[in-house]
Amino acid sequence: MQKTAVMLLTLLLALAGIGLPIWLAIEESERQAFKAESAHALGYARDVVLRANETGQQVQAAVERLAPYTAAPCAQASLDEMREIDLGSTYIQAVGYVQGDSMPCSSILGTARRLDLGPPDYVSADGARIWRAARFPFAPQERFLVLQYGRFAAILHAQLALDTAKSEPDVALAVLPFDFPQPISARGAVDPAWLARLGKAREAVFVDGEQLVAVARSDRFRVAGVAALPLHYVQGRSEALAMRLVPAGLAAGVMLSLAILYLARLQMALPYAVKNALRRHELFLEYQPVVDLATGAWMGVEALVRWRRPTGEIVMPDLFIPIAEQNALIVRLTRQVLDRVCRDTGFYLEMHPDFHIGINVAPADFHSPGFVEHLEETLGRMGARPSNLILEVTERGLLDPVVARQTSGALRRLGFALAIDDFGTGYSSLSYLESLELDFLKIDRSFIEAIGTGAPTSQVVGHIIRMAKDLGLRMIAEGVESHAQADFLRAQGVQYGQGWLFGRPMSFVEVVRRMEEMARAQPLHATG
Ligand SMILES: Nc1nc2c(ncn2[C@@H]2O[C@H](COP(=O)(O)O[C@H]3[C@@H](O)[C@H](n4cnc5c(=O)[nH]c(N)nc54)O[C@@H]3COP(=O)(O)O)[C@@H](O)[C@H]2O)c(=O)[nH]1
Repeated sequence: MQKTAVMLLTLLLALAGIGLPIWLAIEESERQAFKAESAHALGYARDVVLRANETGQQVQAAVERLAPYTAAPCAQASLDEMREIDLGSTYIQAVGYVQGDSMPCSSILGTARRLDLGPPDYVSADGARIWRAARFPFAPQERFLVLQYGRFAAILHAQLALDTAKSEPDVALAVLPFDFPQPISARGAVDPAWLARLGKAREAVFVDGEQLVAVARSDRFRVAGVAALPLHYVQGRSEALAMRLVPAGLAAGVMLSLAILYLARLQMALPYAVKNALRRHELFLEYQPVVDLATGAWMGVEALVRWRRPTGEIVMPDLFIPIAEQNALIVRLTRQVLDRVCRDTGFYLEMHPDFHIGINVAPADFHSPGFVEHLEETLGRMGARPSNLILEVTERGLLDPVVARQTSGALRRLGFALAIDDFGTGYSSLSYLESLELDFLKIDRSFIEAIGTGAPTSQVVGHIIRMAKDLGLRMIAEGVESHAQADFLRAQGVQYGQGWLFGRPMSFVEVVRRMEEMARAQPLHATG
């Protein structure tokens, strides 16, 4: 049932693994399409405002050139100047003198005909009079924009500023004035209310109904250029992008799902692999020295199990001990570890009765019937004494007070030493520990790491040391990596240390070689 649930969960994860990158690809396509079309619309709005600026500037320049003729605005000299302006300008169709609401003379008709303008549509804040759709007899089908500054005016094609985006006729364009609620010129449907969305900004892009709208403010005149693209532009681009991104997302999703399935299979297969490792005797041991902090002598070692897979890969215990514990394999594993310790160290222990081997004992071992007998039998084979072994059990292994008292008592009576491992990471109380028969307390690496760092846990090591002293326990500090830590611990009365400062885990052959080397060096050291 549990396995089915795990398989279902894995399958769901694998499906999510495919779905998630596809969803991300679609989201990304939409995001990129919106960004690109916003830039597209803004490009048109900027173009419109640029043309409006240039037109306005040309009109202002023309009017300034005509200013000297104000006294006789329709005289030949003035008309000649008007014609020159007309011919030399790209945006201006004609210029003329304005009197009231008509033009008595102009570059296009001279004084031959007065052009009637009617009242202007509006007067801007800077005093320009503006006619947005004037009609003239010289081109009756067309509508013209007339801009008057002072006494003279320019006649312009109404659509001139919008002469952009020709290949995209469904793009709406406009020049919107800030002083009048209608466009000066427009192509397609535009809403003058869009100007309000600009606020104090120079440019803005937003969606309004079915349109993507860009507005760009002129820095010369009180107008803004507007471009509005139909939203299907965004959808079209998004679909085109999705055609490229979704297959990539799909490929990534399939890879991710395959990786999830592979890891899940591996995870489900791990208990079998650990079982096989035990059957094929693929476990081996390394030994890390435990050092007397006062003398530097090695008082013993801790046996640490490793798994060499048939591929040669070495697997560390953090990965497979929990699997062995969860799958009722740990008791078998501990027995193999004991057998291995027996083969590796038996010969040495026979000759060195004071040397200690620390062995990790799992909670299940502690509760397993026959555990004590198996230990005795193993020691017998080793030719060693019970005092050669330190059984390291975590606080978790001592949770059941009845079993903990019984087993610890039986082991102590036989002469085994007992250590509480990783101390400080569990919840043992002082009174509970007092009721057990223990020899050593191993201070967890996390508290040693904190020494001298000022971290909140840096104070805890002092409390642990006081507690161990109150209980009459000898202490082994785990994970000592620096001289400063070792000095601190020594000063606090901690007797033993274990850690990379003294030696990494190594083969027992290497342990013996190093011990002999130190023994040889000691007399020299003493005399020198
Ligand atoms: N039930 C069993 N548990 C076992 C057995 N063998 C090991 N273990 C437990 O696995 C955990 C990881 O062990 P390992 O990867 O071997 O790491 C040990 C040391 O290498 C490491 N260490 C020692 N000194 C230092 C140091 O200075 N710095 C540093 N970063 N790491 C260091 O600490 C581990 C020893 O921990 P402990 O046992 O708590 O003393 C670990 O929990 C083992 O207990 C087994 O046979 N059975």
